Amino acid sequence: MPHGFPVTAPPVLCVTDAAVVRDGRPILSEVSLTVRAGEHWALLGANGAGKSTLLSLLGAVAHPTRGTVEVLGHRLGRVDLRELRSYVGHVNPRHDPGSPLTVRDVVLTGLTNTNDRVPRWQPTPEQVVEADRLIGLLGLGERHGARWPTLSQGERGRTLIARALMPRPRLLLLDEPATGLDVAGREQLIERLDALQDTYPQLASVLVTHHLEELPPGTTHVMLLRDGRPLAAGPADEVLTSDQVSKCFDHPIRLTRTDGRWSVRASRPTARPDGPPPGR
Ligand SMILES: Nc1ncnc2c1ncn2[C@@H]1O[C@H](COP(=O)(O)OP(=O)(O)OP(=O)(O)O)[C@@H](O)[C@H]1O
Repeated sequence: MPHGFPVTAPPVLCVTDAAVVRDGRPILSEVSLTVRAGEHWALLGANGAGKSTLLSLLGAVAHPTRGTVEVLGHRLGRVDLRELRSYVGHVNPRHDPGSPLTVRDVVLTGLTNTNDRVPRWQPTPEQVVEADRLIGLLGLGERHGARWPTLSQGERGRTLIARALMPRPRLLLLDEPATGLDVAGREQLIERLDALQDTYPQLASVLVTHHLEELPPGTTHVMLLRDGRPLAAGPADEVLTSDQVSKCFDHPIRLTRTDGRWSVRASRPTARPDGPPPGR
């Protein structure tokens, strides 16, 4: 566990045997998951595996068809989802502020949980100071006055993380945060995500991706999803093996970890020294 958290750290998310059916089709089945304070989970799986659907349950955006989902100790179905959502930092890369807000204004909309500024709502001076602190934390200090349409994809992503942190959530959900980023943007994002662990040791996070290269080194736990079912879930080093990742993506994959980062290659059959080359 990072930062010396005991395994009994309070659960932030608790999913028990959840299923989601849409249009009569099972999208998720038999999903059980407990995420505790200080844990950093990754949800990995091929296109269509059900990652975003699971994230929508964790973010109190949708209800399970069967089973139970508890978010921050509240069971979905028994609480007002809108109110619960305001305590979860949800980073959606498709977020659109609606008008050309500055970085600072976008971050402040995290307090009203709206895309655009709320008419007549004014932040307190303390809230503006906090927004600027988060903007600095995400490496955007010099861009606080830049307007949304002028931001690079990477700057937008980091602005949205600062926005999500504004209401001091206990849970941060990140849906494919590195989509569309170039190498520098991706590396800056990963660096900032890892730095959050030191600043917010109690914060739990769940990050969705298809790409193992995008996992921050501080990822503590992983769930592999395949066809809407968990294939494996637990501590990252136990779950992320070449064998399990190959099963998850239905392709022979060789997984390596260097300096805390994972990378994958399609594995090729090795040539026999005394025989014909493979594939002949
Ligand atoms: N509202 C819906 N109605 C019907 N089918 C849906 C609905 N939402 C999702 N699906 C289907 O459920 C499956 C899982 O979708 P989901 O978006 O959760 O997968 P994903 O792992 O996030 O995929 P990707 O990596 O491509 O984003 C897909 O086959 C998708 O078409």
